[in-house]
Amino acid sequence: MSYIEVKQCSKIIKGKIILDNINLQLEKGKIYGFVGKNGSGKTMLFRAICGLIKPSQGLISINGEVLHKDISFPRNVGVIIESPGFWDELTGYENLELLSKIKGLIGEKEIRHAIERVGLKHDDSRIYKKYSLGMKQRLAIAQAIMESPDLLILDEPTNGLDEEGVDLIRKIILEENQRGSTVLITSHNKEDISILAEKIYRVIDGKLTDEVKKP
Ligand SMILES: Nc1ncnc2c1ncn2[C@@H]1O[C@H](COP(=O)(O)OP(=O)(O)OP(=O)(O)O)[C@@H](O)[C@H]1O
Repeated sequence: MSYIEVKQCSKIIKGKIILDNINLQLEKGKIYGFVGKNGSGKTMLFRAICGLIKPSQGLISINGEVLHKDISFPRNVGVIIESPGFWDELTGYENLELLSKIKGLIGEKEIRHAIERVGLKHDDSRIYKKYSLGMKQRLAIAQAIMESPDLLILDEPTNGLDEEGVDLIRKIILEENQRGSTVLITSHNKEDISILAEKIYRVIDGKLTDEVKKP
């Protein structure tokens, strides 16, 4: 049994086929890259795997548990998909602290560590609204990794980062993978995918097409 199984999955919104009969089997502990043009369906596929949208047809299971049946969301998942729901008037630390209370798995030490790991300061008094784009992205990554997830679903995690930030985030993704996390990543940065992913899939018009082998 694969860790993640997507079986004959389609998503149709207002008569438009967004995901078209996707079949996918992913193993635990690997890094998978997903590439494709704007609007091809990468984010929708990630949303479906996170349980954020329900496929119109087909099934998705994570570790043998079927989404929308056995579980609503994958257990112990860290996610970056588009703009995260941070609070504008809270600091970075306060944002993560509030979000950590949903599960109650971690405390001050882990939150501080996650913030420092992405190159931010845990005691920065600036509120989120005042963060730069790159700082916001770093905070999103800190939030995704802070609970040491088994599964990391990262949609464009290096978006808006400077060169040093890109290198740092790639290093963190590799460290998380070495810790045991399975990683699914999209990026328009070819280097991100070629450096990080062990296996690459291409999404074209909602179809998962031929697997592009790493050179
Ligand atoms: N909420 C929505 N309602 C209807 N259609 C949507 C919605 N969100 C996205 N779509 C459509 O779904 C298709 C796939 O979009 P998706 O965001 O998955 O693409 P993507 O591959 O992630 O693109 P990008 O590289 O630009 O991030 C697009 O045609 C888009 O217009």
